Amino acid sequence: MTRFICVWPAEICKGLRLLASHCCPYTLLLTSNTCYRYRQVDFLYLNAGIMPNPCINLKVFLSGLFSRKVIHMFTTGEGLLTQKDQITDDGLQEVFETNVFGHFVLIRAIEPLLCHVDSPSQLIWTSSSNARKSAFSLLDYQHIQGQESYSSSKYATDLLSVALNRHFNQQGLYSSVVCPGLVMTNLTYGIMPSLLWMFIMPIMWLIRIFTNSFTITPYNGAEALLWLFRQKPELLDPLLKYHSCTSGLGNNYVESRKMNLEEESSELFYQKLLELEKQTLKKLSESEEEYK
Ligand SMILES: NC(=O)C1=CN([C@@H]2O[C@H](COP(=O)(O)OP(=O)(O)OC[C@H]3O[C@@H](n4cnc5c(N)ncnc54)[C@H](OP(=O)(O)O)[C@@H]3O)[C@@H](O)[C@H]2O)C=CC1
Ligand SMILES: CC(C)CCC[C@@H](C)[C@H]1CC[C@H]2C3=CC[C@H]4[C@H](C)C(=O)CC[C@]4(C)[C@H]3CC[C@]12C
Repeated sequence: MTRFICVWPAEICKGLRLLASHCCPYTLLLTSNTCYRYRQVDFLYLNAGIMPNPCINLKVFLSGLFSRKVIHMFTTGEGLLTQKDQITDDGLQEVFETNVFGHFVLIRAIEPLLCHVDSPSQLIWTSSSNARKSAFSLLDYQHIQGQESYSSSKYATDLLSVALNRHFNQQGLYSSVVCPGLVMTNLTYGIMPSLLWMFIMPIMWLIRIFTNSFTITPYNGAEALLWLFRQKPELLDPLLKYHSCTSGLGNNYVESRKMNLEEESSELFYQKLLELEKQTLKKLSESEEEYK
């Protein structure tokens, strides 16, 4: 059976030029005009994400290397990276808009295609083990003030997924979050040049013996995404994150880990997103009026 995924028009906001990459082979990409010809979107992989201008904190890296938290450091990259964010034409923080808000507006826009009580649909978010509660604040959910916008946006993703489950499960829509592990992609080549990654690759194979999160290839990283495709969404725990793992011998498997979040915070964040969506759409229609 063909599965449908939508690409929403870029004009709504920059973060909505979604999903064109890394889709499973049976994905059909649709434009907004053709979207409503179809009755249902079965799976929506919310994968687009950025980490602009990453900078490694060498001091944290070196002290982490000789501490008991070294495995945790390699698994999550906690505190190792800072980013420089910027404001988009929509007046929002770029990382928040791309990694979280753009996806949210898309889901809201195609809600009727996602909500079918008789046959459930699945939202599958590419989150990260880099998501960190202390990097996120409900008072600064766009992360205007800090320098860890990526960690913050991934924590926001986790909160949003939990809230979506609470609001939409009864209407046949289920949401899950995944961490693909450390994968060599344009995102990681932005952290260090590809030549340097190539140079340290033997060390990474070695580290893989101690941590299962160095999946390294997109094929390995997609394990949890594929695993979720085969699950009955009604049976999944909304508070779990599904991690793609690769063993020292190169075998792939999926591990689920409980997320460090409270349901009340997820609800408060959801309400804030609804408010922001209202404001953004109002602004857009006002500027459209001005053009006419
Ligand atoms: N690589 C890793 O180690 C990890 C990655 N992740 C997550 O995996 C996801 C995929 O990242 P990855 O493949 O590694 O990185 P890439 O940079 O290779 O891919 C990012 C993708 O997001 C798309 N994208 C970026 N900005 C926008 C935008 N404004 N609108 C629409 N699409 C956009 C890009 O499209 P285009 O090419 O057209 O610009 C690209 O296809 C991200 O959410 C990332 O946070 C999570 C954990 C680890
Ligand atoms: C000897 C080497 C392996 C030294 C590399 C040091 C750092 C550059 C990297 C160590 C751990 C890496 C990361 C871990 C988690 C990733 C996370 C899941 C994600 O979503 C984005 C990328 C990571 C933060 C990644 C980034 C590079 C490291 C910090």
